[in-house]
Amino acid sequence: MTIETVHVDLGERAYDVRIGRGLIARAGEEITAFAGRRRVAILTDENVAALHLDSLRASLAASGLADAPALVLPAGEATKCWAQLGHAVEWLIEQRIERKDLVIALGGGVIGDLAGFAAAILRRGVRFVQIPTSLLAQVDSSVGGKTGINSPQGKNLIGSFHQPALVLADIDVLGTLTPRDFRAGYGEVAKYGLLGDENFFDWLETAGPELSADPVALQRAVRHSVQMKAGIVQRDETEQGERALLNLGHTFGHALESATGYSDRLLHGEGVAIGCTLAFDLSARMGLCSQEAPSRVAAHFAAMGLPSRISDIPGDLPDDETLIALMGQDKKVQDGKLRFILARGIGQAFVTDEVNPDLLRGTLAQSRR
Ligand SMILES: NC(=O)c1ccc[n+]([C@@H]2O[C@H](COP(=O)([O-])OP(=O)(O)OC[C@H]3O[C@@H](n4cnc5c(N)ncnc54)[C@H](O)[C@@H]3O)[C@@H](O)[C@H]2O)c1
Ligand SMILES: O=C(O)C(=O)C[C@@H](O)[C@H](O)[C@H](O)COP(=O)(O)O
Ligand SMILES: [Zn+2]
Repeated sequence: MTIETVHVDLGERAYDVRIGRGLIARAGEEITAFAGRRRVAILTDENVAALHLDSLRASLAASGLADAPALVLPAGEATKCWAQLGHAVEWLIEQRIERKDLVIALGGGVIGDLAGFAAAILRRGVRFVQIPTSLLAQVDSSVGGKTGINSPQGKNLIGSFHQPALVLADIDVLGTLTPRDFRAGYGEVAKYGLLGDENFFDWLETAGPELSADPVALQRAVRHSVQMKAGIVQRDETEQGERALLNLGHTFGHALESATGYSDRLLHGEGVAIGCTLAFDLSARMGLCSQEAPSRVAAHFAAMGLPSRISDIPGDLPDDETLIALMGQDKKVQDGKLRFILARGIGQAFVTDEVNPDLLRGTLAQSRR
């Protein structure tokens, strides 16, 4: 299987996403080919460090980057916080990482978002390389330049746009993910089909259940997702319009993540799966899409072992009015009005602020039962 390249054409911020097997073993070569032997510093988490840090360091050393200090952060969503951001930035300063050096994010979306934001604010901006190790990070978070941390009031409320200089998505490392983390990442893969490509969703309905065991199909799913994201980001880098489609399911999902305290009660990709199902349910209630569409979405998530209902989340949750208030912190809110990504069918998402509050309450109430 060859290494494939998706170019993200953003003018002076353009970069390549390299996708294929064995890319961590080639990372030194890939990085020095585009950046020479600038100094590097690695941010990672404890799970990924135990499995993949040595291979990355060996590869860097073989290309003359033997001095590659690493900061190993706790794993999990709670790491996307002020305290860990401060820790990471001060550590990078102590390592004397200069403006033209490189920060390497080795990990899932949590590490990628935090390291990207640290790189954005360190010395007013240093370059960073994403080496995404979770399915979610390979198909979504490593591409597009959204970086940041959570606040108690809401997801990703503190951050900046800072594009990576290079992305290396090594398909092989997905083999060490837990089944739950693999499935959660799959939530974002399905999102691409739901938001804009019914043929891709059709293919996923067949290929999805076997994806973790089929590297050819897996690489195809990663490449197709990255191509879709790159296309949208190229047309709308800072989410003035079309990019909001990538937020399908997130108004609901982010509120549920906040309500569960950014804990392992609900992983981001699981929240996206529930949120996508709710977005289709709301669309059907509003007469925008067929009644079959939400059932088809929920059936596919069930076949993949993903949750699709609020009642699938373990433990107590706040009431619907509190969830709606949490949605009020969403970054898509304009003039105090919620904006949702809804759909006219599978693959036909659009943005709207015209949502009947009673129908929204109906969607939430039904999903709790
Ligand atoms: N910036 C964006 O555009 C964007 C897009 C989507 C999601 N996100 C963010 O991404 C985060 C979720 O990312 P995630 O699902 O990757 O979570 P994560 O980074 O917490 O990774 C999930 C778990 O998998 C482990 N892990 C990662 N790679 C592994 C590997 N190869 N082998 C074994 N274990 C591995 C991690 O240690 C962690 O325990 C959320 O904070 C979400 O908001 C950002
Ligand atoms: O890249 C984007 O744009 C996305 O919306 C991708 C989402 O999957 C991702 O979770 C993103 O971080 C959400 O963005 P936010 O602006 O709602 O925080
Ligand atoms: Zn997401």
